Amino acid sequence: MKRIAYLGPVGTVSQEAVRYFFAGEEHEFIPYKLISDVCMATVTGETDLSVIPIENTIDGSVRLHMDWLVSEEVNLPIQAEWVYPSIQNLIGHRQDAGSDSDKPDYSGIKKVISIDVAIAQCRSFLKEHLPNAELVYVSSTAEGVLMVKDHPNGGTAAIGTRLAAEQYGLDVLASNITDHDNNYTRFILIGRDRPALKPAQNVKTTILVTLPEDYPGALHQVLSAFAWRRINLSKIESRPTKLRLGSYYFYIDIEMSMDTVLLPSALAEIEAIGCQVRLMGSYPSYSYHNAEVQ
Ligand SMILES: O=C(O)C(=O)C[C@]1(C(=O)O)C=C[C@@H](O)C=C1
Repeated sequence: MKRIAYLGPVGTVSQEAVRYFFAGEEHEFIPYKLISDVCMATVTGETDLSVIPIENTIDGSVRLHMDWLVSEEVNLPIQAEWVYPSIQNLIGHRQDAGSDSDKPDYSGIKKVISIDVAIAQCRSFLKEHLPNAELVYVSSTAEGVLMVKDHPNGGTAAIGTRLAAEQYGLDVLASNITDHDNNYTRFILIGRDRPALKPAQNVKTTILVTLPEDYPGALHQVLSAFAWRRINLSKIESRPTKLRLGSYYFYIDIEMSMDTVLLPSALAEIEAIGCQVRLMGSYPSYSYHNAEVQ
């Protein structure tokens, strides 16, 4: 049995995702308020593993979470990744009981609370139905739902999961309000040791590359080290090192295991031209299978 940290409180998409990933297994799932707390729980040994939402179909990389993942303080290897749908709903206190209209009335809602990532996923719905509502940003979807629970006047709603609505005894005022139906989030599991996992469809390796200064064409050389070996990259993204303005590292996802001849030799070649390479992990990658959801 493992202790697994996730972004809480109870009712987040992270909680749904971790339940899905470890379905049928006996673990202790522990909610933490902030993603920094989620990461640090495993650093300090309070938990064995931490779950981090890292990328979303609509809003792209969750930059704050990525920055924690790569921070020197955290420095824990990626042990697995999986994909899970982010289904967002408008949650609040139903006010229109007794009205004969079929059309939902959101006019009483003056404030919408959620995490920035979820608000970004529901822009079209908000623009169409709640253009004047004040947007209030909190640290998770369920945190917003919990706040709405304390505002029974109906003027405040949250964007969050059905699980949170049930958990906190609120109504789903509008379901599935994301801009696109295929809204998925990529979650990663970090920790010192890999737990027993089911066989995966794919294996991935993630590295961080910092280019040498004053080396024109260095990025081209990095990419060609992969290209001529026909190694597929599924993501490349630059992020500031935070050390100086204009200094970046590249976060690269590679569709190959480190247990091969080709990939270690590509990384050695990249290091030979003066790049710094940090291995973030070589790990099983799971796609989403609807049938497995519990
Ligand atoms: O707030 C939550 O419910 C979370 O689990 C976090 C998070 C994220 O930050 O990416 C996870 C997935 C959803 O897309 C929205 C929010």
